Amino acid sequence: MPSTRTMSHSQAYSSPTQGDLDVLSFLTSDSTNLGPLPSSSSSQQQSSGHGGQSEKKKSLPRRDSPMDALMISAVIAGSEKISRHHFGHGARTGAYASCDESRPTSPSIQPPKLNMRSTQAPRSERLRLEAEAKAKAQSQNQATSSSSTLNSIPIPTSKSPHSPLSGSVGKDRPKRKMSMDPTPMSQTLQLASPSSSNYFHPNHSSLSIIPNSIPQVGRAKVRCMARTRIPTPHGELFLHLYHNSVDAKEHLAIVIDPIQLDSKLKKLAPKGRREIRSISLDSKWREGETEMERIVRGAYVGRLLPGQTESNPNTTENDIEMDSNNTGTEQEDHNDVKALVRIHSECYTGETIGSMRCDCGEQLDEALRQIALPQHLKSQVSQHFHQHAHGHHNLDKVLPTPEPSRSSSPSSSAALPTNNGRTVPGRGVVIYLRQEGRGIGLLEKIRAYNLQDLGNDTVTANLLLGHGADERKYDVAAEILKDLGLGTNEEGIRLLTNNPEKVEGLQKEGIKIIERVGMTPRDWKCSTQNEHIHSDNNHNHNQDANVIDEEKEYKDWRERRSGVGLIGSGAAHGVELERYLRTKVERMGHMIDIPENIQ
Ligand SMILES: Nc1nc2c(ncn2[C@@H]2O[C@H](COP(=O)(O)OP(=O)(O)OP(=O)(O)O)[C@@H](O)[C@H]2O)c(=O)[nH]1
Repeated sequence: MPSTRTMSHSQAYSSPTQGDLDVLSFLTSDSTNLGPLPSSSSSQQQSSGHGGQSEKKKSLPRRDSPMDALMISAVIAGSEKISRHHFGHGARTGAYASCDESRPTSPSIQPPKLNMRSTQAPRSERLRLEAEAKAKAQSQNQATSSSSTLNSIPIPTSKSPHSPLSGSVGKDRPKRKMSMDPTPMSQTLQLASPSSSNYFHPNHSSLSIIPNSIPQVGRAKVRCMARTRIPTPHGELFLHLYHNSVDAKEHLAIVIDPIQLDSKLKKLAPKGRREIRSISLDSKWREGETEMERIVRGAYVGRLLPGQTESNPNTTENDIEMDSNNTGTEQEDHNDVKALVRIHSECYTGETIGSMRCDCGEQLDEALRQIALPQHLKSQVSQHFHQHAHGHHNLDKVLPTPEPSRSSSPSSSAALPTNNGRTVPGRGVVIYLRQEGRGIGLLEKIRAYNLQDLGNDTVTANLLLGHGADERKYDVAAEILKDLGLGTNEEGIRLLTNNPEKVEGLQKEGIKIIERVGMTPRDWKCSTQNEHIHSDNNHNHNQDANVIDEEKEYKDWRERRSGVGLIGSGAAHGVELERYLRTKVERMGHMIDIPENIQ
């Protein structure tokens, strides 16, 4: 073989030649079957020149070590430069950097050599620190679980030893620097934003080495950590973020209560209507907390305005007048609509990328839309009758699903003639629980989808993965509702769902449900409308040109609007959605009628 020194660069690093492979095959073949080398040109040259060696090789004992082949092929491959050995690369030019063979070769532009040095503490030292942290955490946890009420749990502050603001190893945290801010605003912000981890969670704070399975004692505790105003296609709402004592998830409450932001709407509401506000957020978190702290966490009244530095009630003259009306000697008007509530479970696929395997995205959108709708308030007499007939906690007694109609109000009360009452602003909340995939998580849901693609329905796929059909719980949702002053004895709720387990789950946690409001998939409503167009078509042959145009226009519109990745968008539809909805009705007992035209 020619010496690599005399070869060009490309030759030196090209693949092995046929001759090389022949030698490799010869050297690694069973010695008992050794015959003449295969007749390639190079091998012929070799056998003519080194016939004696070939004979000698025959007499060598058989060598079975598999390492031989590897070592020889490494020699044939030759240079380190085509090696895929990452250790060598890392040592010379930085980890993995030289996997690119086209890297510059000039020594002047070679990356600096890496000096690797272990900074790991000795194991004994690490174990000692872990044991110390564990003991500290356990004693703290005992102290926490012995306190039974929400108020007895300390509010985190930057000075509190278990606050994440106090730093992970008890050292002083560097102060946030705000170059344009001469005032101590940075400190205010720190006080007002106590935690980026779950305040109630056992792993909260710097003491993270705690056994995972600390049993939950007593009922779930929740605390609203912050709220803010969000403008949406369905109007302005308040997003509340909650921590809880059950899991490390940040559950949300999306409150729609327009009277909090619009004084004109407030005037239209019945007297004494309570605003939907978080008790835990509004409470005093520590002695001497500042207005700015309250503002930053969202514990303000009314609407924030530029330059505002006080957490003040509505300040317009009208508002003041109205407030005095409401809180004076005048009787509160109890004839008000009850808050419409949806307990919604997180669905990344349906809500973010517009999956049409389920109807979760449109349900979230539809729930916000329905809650924001103005409501027809019934007269005192019909309201009294309604509550008397249906205001029981028993699941069998909740109201039947109202007629599906996209344009009408969600409530059965919408069917009342408008002269039998008056229209008042809507109010309610979507509790957004981070219970992805009916509680099994996104990873498992993705796996379940693959099992569904093999022909299993949504329930069977869960079971095949070793999960329950539905692993969700509603204890945290119930506590959030109570924190918002909803579902208690004074203020029962209307629940937007078809799922009987949700109704039962909330009732078990002490939530008073005075009405169940059903949710009809938009596609089913559209199907019904389509069917209507079809039947019209059959009866009016002479109008077919117009009707077909209309139908096509409607179909095009529907196609454009299909997919529900964004709030305010259209309907989910398709064969897979049909299958999912049917399974919910047939196997999970969801209380909704499948329209005849799609059965
Ligand atoms: N495991 C699993 N979860 C799913 C699937 N499709 C949707 N989900 C999840 O199901 C939850 C929504 O539950 P649904 O059963 O659709 O509806 P629901 O909330 O129980 O009932 P409604 O209140 O009537 O809407 C979300 O957490 C979704 O991520 C699926 O195929 N498999």
